[in-house]
Amino acid sequence: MSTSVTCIAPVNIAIIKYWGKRDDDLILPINDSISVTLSTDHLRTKTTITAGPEIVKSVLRLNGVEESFDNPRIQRCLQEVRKKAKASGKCPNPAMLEWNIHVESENNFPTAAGLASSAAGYACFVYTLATLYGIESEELSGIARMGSGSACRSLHSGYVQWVRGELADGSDSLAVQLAPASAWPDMHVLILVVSDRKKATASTQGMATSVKTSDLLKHRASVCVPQRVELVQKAIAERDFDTFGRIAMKDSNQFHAICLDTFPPCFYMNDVSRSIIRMVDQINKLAGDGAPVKVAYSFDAGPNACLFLLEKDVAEVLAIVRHVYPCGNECTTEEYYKGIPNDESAIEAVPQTLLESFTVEEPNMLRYIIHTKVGDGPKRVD
Ligand SMILES: Nc1ncnc2c1ncn2[C@@H]1O[C@H](COP(=O)(O)OP(=O)(O)OP(=O)(O)O)[C@@H](O)[C@H]1O
Ligand SMILES: C[C@@](O)(CCOP(=O)(O)OP(=O)(O)O)CC(=O)O
Repeated sequence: MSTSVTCIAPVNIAIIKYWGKRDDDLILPINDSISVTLSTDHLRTKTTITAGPEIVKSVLRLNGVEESFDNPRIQRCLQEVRKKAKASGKCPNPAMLEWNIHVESENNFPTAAGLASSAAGYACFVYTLATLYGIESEELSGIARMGSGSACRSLHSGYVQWVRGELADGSDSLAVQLAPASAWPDMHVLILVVSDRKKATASTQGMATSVKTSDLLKHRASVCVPQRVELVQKAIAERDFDTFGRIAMKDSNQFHAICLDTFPPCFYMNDVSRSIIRMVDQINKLAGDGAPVKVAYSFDAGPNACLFLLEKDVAEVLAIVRHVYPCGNECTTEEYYKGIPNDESAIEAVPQTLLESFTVEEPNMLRYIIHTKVGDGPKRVD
């Protein structure tokens, strides 16, 4: 008799980026990283795993297409969850640990486009499997890490740190929650989707070349990241958006500088990404040089921008984004804006004179915008 479990897991966006491994096999990072878990109301992976004695072959389907079940990262996570389930003695039916499984996984956002699909995907795989085997309350971040480094952070809600750890076996390289989503309720996130195409250089490959060839990466890991981690921890604890935003932008820029310092270089941002950086910079200068940051950008390994801002500034920033990046004749509002419904009257109240100080780009530069907030970790939904 087969048994089935369905769970969802969130995407996370790093404020202090993970870029570089000290152990490729165990996926151990060269530096700590800090991320924000995004709400599963708008971006999520949904995975159903069915185990049964009658299933003759294990199968993994991602967005409806069969993928190789022999993928070493999937195999590693499967073995580790089974090992933990055996050791815990909590599995309601230990025979099921030997059964083949069918995995059906779907992302409701672009896959492999620099929006952390591997993070949500592996976190969901590990959490769903653990739920099936009755061990969802055990520490799972060390297992998700072996699927994709950034996945360990998607097992927690809110603000999360992946502590790099010191041990050679990786047992202390785990994700811990710094603060729940509720600790900073007015934090909002706008994702400007520039492209939903698969990126040219996968993160795994890009960071391996960076470790081998970039001198800047060594300086970043040993000097910059330790200082930034302390500052961001404090900024989160004190809800100091100015520090949080400035470091987010500087760390994103430094990560892309490392990509350029890699040989051969990898390019993840494009002209639209750079135009978004200029727009954010102009917004932050509206209140004068040195005024607190209103909006901050962060780019993962792709051209898509993740903007962080406080609730009080959402209408103004959305009005500017809409003005600078008009959608073309064919696009409808439903296609262009996803997520939290907009407060149209507040957006329309933003003065035209302010909007006109920004240069308007060609229509259709952005595919769409997702408005979301900080959110919860994985959960069972069936
Ligand atoms: N739902 C899922 N289940 C299992 N594996 C997934 C899932 N979604 C994505 N993946 C795996 O992750 C790979 C994409 O990872 P990659 O790091 O290249 O991109 P990304 O995670 O979207 O971007 P980044 O991590 O740089 O922000 C996919 O090719 C697939 O192997
Ligand atoms: C730019 C990043 O998103 C890189 C994420 O890399 P992955 O976690 O996808 O890499 P692997 O561990 O090789 O699977 C930064 C971050 O999320 O910290």
